[in-house]
Amino acid sequence: MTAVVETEGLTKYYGRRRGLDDLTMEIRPGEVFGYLGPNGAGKTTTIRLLLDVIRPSRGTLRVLGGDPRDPRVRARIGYLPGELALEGREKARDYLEFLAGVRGGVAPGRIEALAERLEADLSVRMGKLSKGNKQKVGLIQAFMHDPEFLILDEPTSGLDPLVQQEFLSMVRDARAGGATVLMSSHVLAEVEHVSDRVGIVRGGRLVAVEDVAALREKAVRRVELHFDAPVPAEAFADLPGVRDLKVEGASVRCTIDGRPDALIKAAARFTVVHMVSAEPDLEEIFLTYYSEEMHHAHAGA
Ligand SMILES: Nc1ncnc2c1ncn2[C@@H]1O[C@H](COP(=O)(O)OP(=O)(O)OP(=O)(O)O)[C@@H](O)[C@H]1O
Repeated sequence: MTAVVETEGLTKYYGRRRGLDDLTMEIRPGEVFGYLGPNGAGKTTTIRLLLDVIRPSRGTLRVLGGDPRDPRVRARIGYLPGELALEGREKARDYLEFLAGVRGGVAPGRIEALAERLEADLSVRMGKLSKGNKQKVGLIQAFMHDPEFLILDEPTSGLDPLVQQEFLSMVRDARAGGATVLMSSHVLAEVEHVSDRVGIVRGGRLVAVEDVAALREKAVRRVELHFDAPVPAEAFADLPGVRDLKVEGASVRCTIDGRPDALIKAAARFTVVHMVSAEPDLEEIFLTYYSEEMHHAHAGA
């Protein structure tokens, strides 16, 4: 299948200032790709290049198998900009209906359904929308024509946690319907539960692309097991992936590196009354991993 995004050596200078440097990446059909990086990393620059808002200084890119300059490519994309300029006396609903008329492909009732999901008040004039409501209107216009490819720049900014959850479920629904999603964020925690892969960009360079499921499997997590009677320490000795083992009476504490399978099978021989397993902190692994990568890169240089 053709990649939804394919870039090679994509580079953008703003005058002498580097916005993006030699980006080679691929976004696969049907995946949710989390695009992560701190302020000024080059996320928005990448997104603007994909949408032909700006043109590359160097390098090539293809979007949905075509040239981003082709308006037919643009029509198949839903885009949420990082900074929304929604102003004026027009009501949000009228604005969205106007856009729907221009773009076409918006199913009847779709705008209202999305507004209900996000709890957006569309009777408010655009100039009077709160930051959160502006973001909701931005999301509605990005999703309303059920595009093949959603490009969302900092989609969760300004949304309260419940609305964020609803937004993530909209992303999952879009993926289930066959769409591909690129979403940028400063923090992994905002995208890890919905992303299939994440790419990290820093100082205009893509420093890594990781599979989220593989990352989670690699993660170290702490586990506690409590039994109805004391258990023998030998039953838990030398299990693959189990470290820092402490067996005390009816409790077992350890950390697991990778799959918990061996530990679970060992525990299953006794009566487990309680189990605690902390969610791995992917942000932490990431930071550890990438500070090491950076270290090696510097050492190599
Ligand atoms: N129009 C512009 N003119 C000059 N420099 C720019 C322009 N747009 C971006 N830059 C610079 O390019 C670099 C990348 O910026 P970009 O906006 O792509 O980062 P970002 O990852 O989207 O950051 P943020 O999270 O702050 O939006 C930064 O150093 C920025 O200052």
